[in-house]
Amino acid sequence: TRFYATEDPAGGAKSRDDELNKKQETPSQSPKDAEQSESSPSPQTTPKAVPISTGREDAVPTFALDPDDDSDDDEDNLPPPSFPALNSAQRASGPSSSLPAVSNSQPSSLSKPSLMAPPARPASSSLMPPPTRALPSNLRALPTQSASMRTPNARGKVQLSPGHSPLDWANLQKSDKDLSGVGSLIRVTPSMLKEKNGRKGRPAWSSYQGKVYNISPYLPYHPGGEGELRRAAGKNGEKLFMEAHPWVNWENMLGECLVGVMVSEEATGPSLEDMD
Ligand code: HEM
Repeated sequence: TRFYATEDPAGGAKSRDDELNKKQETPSQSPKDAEQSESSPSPQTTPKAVPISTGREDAVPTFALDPDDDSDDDEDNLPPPSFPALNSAQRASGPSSSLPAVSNSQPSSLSKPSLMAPPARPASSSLMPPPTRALPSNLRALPTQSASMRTPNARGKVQLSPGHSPLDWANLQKSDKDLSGVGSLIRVTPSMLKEKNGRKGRPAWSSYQGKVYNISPYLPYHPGGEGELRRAAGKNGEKLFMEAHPWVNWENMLGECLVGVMVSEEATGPSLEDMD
């Protein structure tokens, strides 16, 4: 399909016919004039747009009117039509709805207005603030720096020596070994408990919910380290235990280490088994 720059091709054809007729009527016309009038039906009224060479192949082709250019155009060199029509509603609605317009400006300045502006940066007020470092109330703080420096990971677990895994401890509890060190359950006064602090070759006892346990055999099996466990020696270990791992079942872990029950300082007498 070929398009013509003139809005009325029929008029152009008519004009060409007129020229031909004129040529026949004036045989004395010079060859140059005849050639010009034959291929340029109305050079004064329909200036042609010619492509502008931008040097960039990816650039949108643009055209410019050059009023001084009176060179001859054959049909193959005719520029594309003005679409939408110059007086159309599309063109009137704004530059974005029309094809590249006829212009004599350079491509760089032509193409810029048709580009969308980059999206605006979102307003800072619409952004959520970064999460605070405050701990949720249902979580405990991580171990302190001193604890984590002594232990190889963030949770404070230590590398247990070979043969001291949790499974090894479970097997030891199932064995017939006396892990309590007392033979039978006894009454333990606060002063007795305080003395069994694991120092100077003495056993380490710790109380939990009114019961006293010998924690000495468990020391090398404690995943949190021997030193941490020793902090509970010779006293009530409930608070430290619950701060470290409330999910651990003390009574299951140390069931075979039960020494006896806490009694007041004055309550002395026969062993608990003899009381029945
Ligand atoms: C006395 C009875 C105790 C028992 C039976 C016991 C048992 C355990 C067990 C089973 C774990 C492993 C927990 C897991 O893997 O989730 C553990 C870890 C640990 N325990 Fe104990 N523990 C005792 C006392 C203590 C005390 C008194 C402290 C601190 C003063 C302590 C500090 C830790 C730490 C820091 C860890 C490693 C971190 C963790 O696993 O959360 N434990 N303990």
